[in-house]
Amino acid sequence: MGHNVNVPPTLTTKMTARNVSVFYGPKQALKNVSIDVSRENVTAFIGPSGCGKSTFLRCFNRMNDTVASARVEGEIALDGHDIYAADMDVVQLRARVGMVFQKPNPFPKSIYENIAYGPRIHGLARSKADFDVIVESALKRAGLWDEVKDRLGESGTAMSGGQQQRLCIARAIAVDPEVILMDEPCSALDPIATAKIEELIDDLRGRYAIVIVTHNMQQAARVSQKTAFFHLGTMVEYGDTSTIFTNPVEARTKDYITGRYG
Ligand SMILES: Nc1ncnc2c1ncn2[C@@H]1O[C@H](COP(=O)(O)OP(=O)(O)OP(=O)(O)O)[C@@H](O)[C@H]1O
Repeated sequence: MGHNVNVPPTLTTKMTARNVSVFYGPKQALKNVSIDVSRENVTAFIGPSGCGKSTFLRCFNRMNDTVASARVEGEIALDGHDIYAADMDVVQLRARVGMVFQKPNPFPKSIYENIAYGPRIHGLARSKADFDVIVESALKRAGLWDEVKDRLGESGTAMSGGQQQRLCIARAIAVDPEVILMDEPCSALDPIATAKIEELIDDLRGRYAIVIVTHNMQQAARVSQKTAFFHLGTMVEYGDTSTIFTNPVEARTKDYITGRYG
């Protein structure tokens, strides 16, 4: 453990990472990264391909547990509690810290069932009426209700890519998460669908802590208030998005945002 493990979280801190390193077998993909993720902001992780953005994101809900060769060192806490502690229920953790992936991955089930599935396994509802309320409110929050309210029985996989991604966001929302992790959520979408997801992220800001990995610097500038720039497995700089994009401290950040590499 590093020297700054006991930094007290500020009032708005939702998750903290302290001296986090990740190895895939002998290869170190992430080196000693520390960050605070706040409740009310969208935080963007940017940097060139292979710099460790996704690897770091996946530490926040222990998604790296699913990779046999991966080993995580350091500490990650949610509301001050170590999520790697032996008594942490990983299924519960992934409901509290939801994830949206690069490629929309709805279940091959109805739109309704895509949303109802999580609340059912987590025991959040019993009656049909309760499920109806959850499904409607999650779809409304994800900006999808008006488009799908008359075809809730149709398959989630029959929708457009952008609708599928909003369905996946609605599915994450349905279990009432505190944090939503998004790993390049627009990379498979066209510009119009991308704009809708960006609007949605802005609508969700404040209700959930949101962390988004993106290749697209304009997207980071549009949707986030905090930005972390990664390079070769290290976090080079972290700060207000406006500062990172207009007046970064580090030369490597400046070179990246001005397009000199990446
Ligand atoms: N499952 C894995 N097994 C072995 N190495 C991996 C695995 N996943 C990622 N890596 C390696 O770890 C490093 C960081 O990868 P990661 O996917 O986190 O980067 P990234 O910044 O998200 O890149 P991209 O933008 O291309 O997705 C890379 O060198 C990558 O090859």
